[in-house]
Amino acid sequence: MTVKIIKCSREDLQILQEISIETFNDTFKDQNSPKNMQTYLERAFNSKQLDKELSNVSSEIFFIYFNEELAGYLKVNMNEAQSEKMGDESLEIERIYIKNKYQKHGLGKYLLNKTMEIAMEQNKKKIWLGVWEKNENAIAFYKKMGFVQTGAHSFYMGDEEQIDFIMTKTMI
Ligand SMILES: CC(=O)SCCNC(=O)CCNC(=O)[C@H](O)C(C)(C)COP(=O)(O)OP(=O)(O)OC[C@H]1O[C@@H](n2cnc3c(N)ncnc32)[C@H](O)[C@@H]1OP(=O)(O)O
Repeated sequence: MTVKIIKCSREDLQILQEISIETFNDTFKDQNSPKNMQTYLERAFNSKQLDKELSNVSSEIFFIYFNEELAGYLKVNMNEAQSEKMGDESLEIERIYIKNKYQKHGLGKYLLNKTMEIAMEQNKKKIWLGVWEKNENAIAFYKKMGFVQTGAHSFYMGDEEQIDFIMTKTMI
C-alpha cells in the first residue's frame, strides 16, 4: 500500500468541491433533513467560498491518496482563519474526511500525524477541533488520537442549531 499526502492549490478547487460534498453527504445525510443538508452544502462548498479558503495563507488543505486514488482530505486553520478565537498558539483541524471505502485503513491517523507535524513546525501549543456531539465515530477516533473534550459551541446545519464538542490535544 502507498499513501501520499499532497497540499492543495487553487487549481484543485473542483476536486476539493467534489470530495467535500461526497464525504459530507455520506457522513451526515442519515441524521439530517435533505433541506438542511442542501443549505449547508451550498453555503460551505460553493466555488467562491472554497476559492477563498484555498487562497487564505492561514489555512492549509491536503489530499490523501491511497494507492494513487484520492481517499480523503484535511483542512487546518491557523491564526485568524480559526473558526473560534483560540489565539496564535493554537491550530484548528477544521476537517478530516475520509471516503467511506477507505475508512479504518489508518488514513485518518496519517492526516492527524500530518497535522502534528505542521503544529510542531509552527511551534503551536495546542490542536483543537469542533465535532458534532452525535458524530460518535469521529469522537471515538479523536479520543483514540489523544484529544479530550474541553468545551462546546453552537453550529448551524441549515436552520437547526446543533452542538459541537470542542476537543483539544496539547503538544508536548
Ligand atoms: C473536525 C472534523 O473534521 S469532525 C468530522 C470528522 N470526519 C467525519 O466524521 C467524516 C467521516 N469519518 C471519517 O472520515 C473517518 O472515519 C475518521 C476521520 C473519523 C477516522 O479516520 P479513519 O481513517 O477511519 O481512522 P483510522 O483508521 O486512521 O484510525 C486511527 C485509530 O483510531 C481508531 N478508530 C477509528 N475510528 C474509531 C471508532 N469509531 N471507534 C474507536 N476507535 C476508532 C482506529 O482503531 C485506529 O486505532 P489504532 O491507532 O490503535 O490502530
